[in-house]
Amino acid sequence: MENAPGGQPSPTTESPALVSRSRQLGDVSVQPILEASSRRRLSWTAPTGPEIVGCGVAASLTATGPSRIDDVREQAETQFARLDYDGPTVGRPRAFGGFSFHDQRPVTETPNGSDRGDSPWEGFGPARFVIPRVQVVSAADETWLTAVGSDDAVSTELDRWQTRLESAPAVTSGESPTIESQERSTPTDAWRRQVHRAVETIESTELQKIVLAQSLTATLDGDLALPTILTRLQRRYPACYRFAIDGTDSSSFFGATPERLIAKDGTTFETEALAGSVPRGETPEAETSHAADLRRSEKLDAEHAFVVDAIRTNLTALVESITVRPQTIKRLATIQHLQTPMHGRIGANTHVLDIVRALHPTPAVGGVPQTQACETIRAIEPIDRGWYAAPIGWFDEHGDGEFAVGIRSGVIAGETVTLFAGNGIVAGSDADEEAAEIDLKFRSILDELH
Ligand SMILES: C=C(O[C@@H]1C=C(C(=O)O)C=C[C@H]1O)C(=O)O
Repeated sequence: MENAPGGQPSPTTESPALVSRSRQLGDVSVQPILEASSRRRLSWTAPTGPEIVGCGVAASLTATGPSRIDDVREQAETQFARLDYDGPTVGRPRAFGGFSFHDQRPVTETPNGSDRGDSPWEGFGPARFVIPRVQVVSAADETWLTAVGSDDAVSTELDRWQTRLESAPAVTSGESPTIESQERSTPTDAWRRQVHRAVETIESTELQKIVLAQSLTATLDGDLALPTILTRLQRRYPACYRFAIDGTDSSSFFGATPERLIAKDGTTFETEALAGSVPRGETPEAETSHAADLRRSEKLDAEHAFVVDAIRTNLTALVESITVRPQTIKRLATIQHLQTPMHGRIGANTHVLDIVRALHPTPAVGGVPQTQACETIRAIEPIDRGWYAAPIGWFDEHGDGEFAVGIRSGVIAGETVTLFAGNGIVAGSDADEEAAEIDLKFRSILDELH
């Protein structure tokens, strides 16, 4: 570093403002990170790994409006350029966060523009990512602790967290509160009117599909700790992305989503269409019979095809090749879905956020055509979607990363949990059948709360 007149080192633009170092750990418990209250915790586990937890804020990236995805990408480039990382790829620093579903309305306002004082989305914002101060990545039998901070603080931080993690008890699924009351955002009559209005719009305009959602607020008789809910979701949904990210000191968005939006690693990517639902059924015979209905139904096939087509069309200009694999069925605890995996090759310089921008919202959570569907959702839905059904995930310095669609999810704030669920509406949809599917989707998380 150069010395300024007077002998003081002068900051130069080249000098890294942040350093990041990693250390390999043995078998440790991540409980202290998940219990780091008011430290902006995050947890991310993909079905095929890795398992990542973090806390603290080394750098924060926020943006608003229609260019929010590009703005986050630009801010990240500046932050990663300032960051000097010395360590293995597995432990590299990453930016974690998410976007709101809509790019236009601030997430704390209601459809008519008035303030929603009780919004669970306070603190989340239209786009918010953090590069955490402390990150623990467990992948393929290796665990790496990474700290990000100023040069003189990082090794102390590594020592401190290594001691804490090595001496902590294993993550446990603690006390079970019971659900005292439940309140739906959308009573049956209002839901029927919404679906009716959506179907009418589909019959009389260009709109072909729209996903309408509801929220359900559950009041518990005690706190539900984040490690507890994450442990339960891990047991029940090993084939889903389990995630949690703090919005404020006292609220977290969490869930177990079956839906991958995009995973990009170097020159390869993976994505999928997931849409079209039937119940799982109470017996093996019922499950098989529902699955047969799922494969036979022209309506569900059309709902699903919208998603496959939109993903393929929207990726064409960005990717070098795309392969659409045969359709399968994804079976979850309460529900089963049509799933079409897709993968392909992509330029190494294409950022995962470019793909997120091209895909979100797919017709699995928005509709067809996209813009009209989003406008109709804002006009019809009485809830603030916030980050529900929106991209949530991480990316690194090279633009690699992974994003899931934030469904089967909710916000937990003390004893209040607000869950979200939606369903695709097409011509001929029946409001009561759609409501039954939404109930199954609520249940996927509700059943794990108590
Ligand atoms: C919108 C949700 O799920 C989406 C809608 C589906 C459908 O309409 O069949 C199925 C899976 C998801 O793509 C949700 O879970 O809230």
